[in-house]
Amino acid sequence: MLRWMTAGESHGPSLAAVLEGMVAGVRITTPELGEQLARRRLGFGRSPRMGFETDAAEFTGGVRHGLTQGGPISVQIPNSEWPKWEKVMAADPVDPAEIDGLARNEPLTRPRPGHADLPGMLKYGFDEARPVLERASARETAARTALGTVARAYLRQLLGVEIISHVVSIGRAEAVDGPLPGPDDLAEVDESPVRAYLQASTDAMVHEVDAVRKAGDTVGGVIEVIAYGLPPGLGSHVHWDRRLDSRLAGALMGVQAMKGVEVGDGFTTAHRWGSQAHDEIDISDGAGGVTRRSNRAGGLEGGITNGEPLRVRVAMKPISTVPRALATVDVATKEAAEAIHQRSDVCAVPRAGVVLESVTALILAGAALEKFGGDSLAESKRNAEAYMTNLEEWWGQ
Ligand SMILES: Cc1cc2nc3c(=O)[nH]c(=O)nc-3n(C[C@H](O)[C@H](O)[C@H](O)COP(=O)(O)O)c2cc1C
Ligand SMILES: C=C(O[C@@H]1CC(C(=O)O)=C[C@@H](OP(=O)(O)O)[C@H]1O)C(=O)O
Repeated sequence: MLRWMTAGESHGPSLAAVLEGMVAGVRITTPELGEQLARRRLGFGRSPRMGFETDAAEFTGGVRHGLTQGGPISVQIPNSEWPKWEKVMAADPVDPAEIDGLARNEPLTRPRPGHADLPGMLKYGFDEARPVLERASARETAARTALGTVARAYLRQLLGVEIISHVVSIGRAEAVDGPLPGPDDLAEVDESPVRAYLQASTDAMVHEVDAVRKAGDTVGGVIEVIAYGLPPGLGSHVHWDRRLDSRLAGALMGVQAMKGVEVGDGFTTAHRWGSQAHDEIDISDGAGGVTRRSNRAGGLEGGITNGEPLRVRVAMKPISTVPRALATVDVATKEAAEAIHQRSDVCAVPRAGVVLESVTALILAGAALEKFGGDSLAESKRNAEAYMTNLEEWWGQ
């Protein structure tokens, strides 16, 4: 069983994360962690913090000489701003010059609608939002992204799986119609029609984020994650908590600000008649095995992968720290007030994509480990190859 946990606060000394259950022998290096964390910092509409944060992640356990060892893998990501925040959040007031323009440590008593501030204060008995927002903040997603990088490496080395994501919409700006991006289409240098369509979509979205920023507002959107190269047979129909769609939905909704998950054509399918909703099975190409005439199911039937690309869409709500402050109540005075506003993203949809890819990788790696097991990558691989050979024989190839 693959398990993972994270700890740490947004403005604390560092984040920590542990991945337990990964086989030995997966090649993974610190620079690969850095690559994914750098992707998570990019994107139009990001917060100022993403411009200077370095995310100098390092493995502190479970990896030696670039190979997983079979034990729990631990990662640490220090907060480059910690010396400053230690003063901002100190019990005793400090000289403002020492905290370089950051807000003094005044109690945050004006909770933001949409953030965890108020329900968290009520639940845990805090009289201000700081202890809630420190953990609710999506800074934590850096830790999950780091662990997802290990899961991604396992899937790639075991089965050649590639996981990508693209932005479907931001606010009112929808991606223009175009082909589904493939594993190589999101590369930096690529002049394919897919790249052109992504570029056209991006232009409209950049315009939307600009308009939102000028209006002192924030915006959300929809992201699609696609996994290529999955064999049929991951997940199971036999029990609700073994269904891959159920696991994916839970994990993706577990990312801050995600409010909906759609597998394949999801909600659109509910409007279609059955003949237009399913993916007909075709054996006519003579190459052995079968093909599908469409992939409306997004690669999952009965909670099991069917060999088609996995497609999952996730809806992200707008950032709740709205510069044009929303109405709230000051919990100290019990009077009407404007919600706190502090340094924040305007739109985090593009950078959330890599977080969602990473969470998808963790779920898929867990499902692959259940199917192929083993204690080393080599053993997992032998099992996977035997299974694939069996499948070919079953089709009479
Ligand atoms: C990558 C990413 C970046 C985010 N950045 C911010 C931010 O800068 N400011 C903010 O108020 N919320 C931000 N959020 C969203 C909050 O973390 C989220 O709204 C809060 O946890 C409450 O959401 P929930 O209702 O899903 O728990 C971000 C979310 C993600 C995934
Ligand atoms: C720090 C990150 O995202 C943060 C998510 C976040 C929130 O409320 O979720 C609020 C902002 O934090 P800060 O107040 O420190 O600028 C974002 O920058 C990160 O992703 O690394």
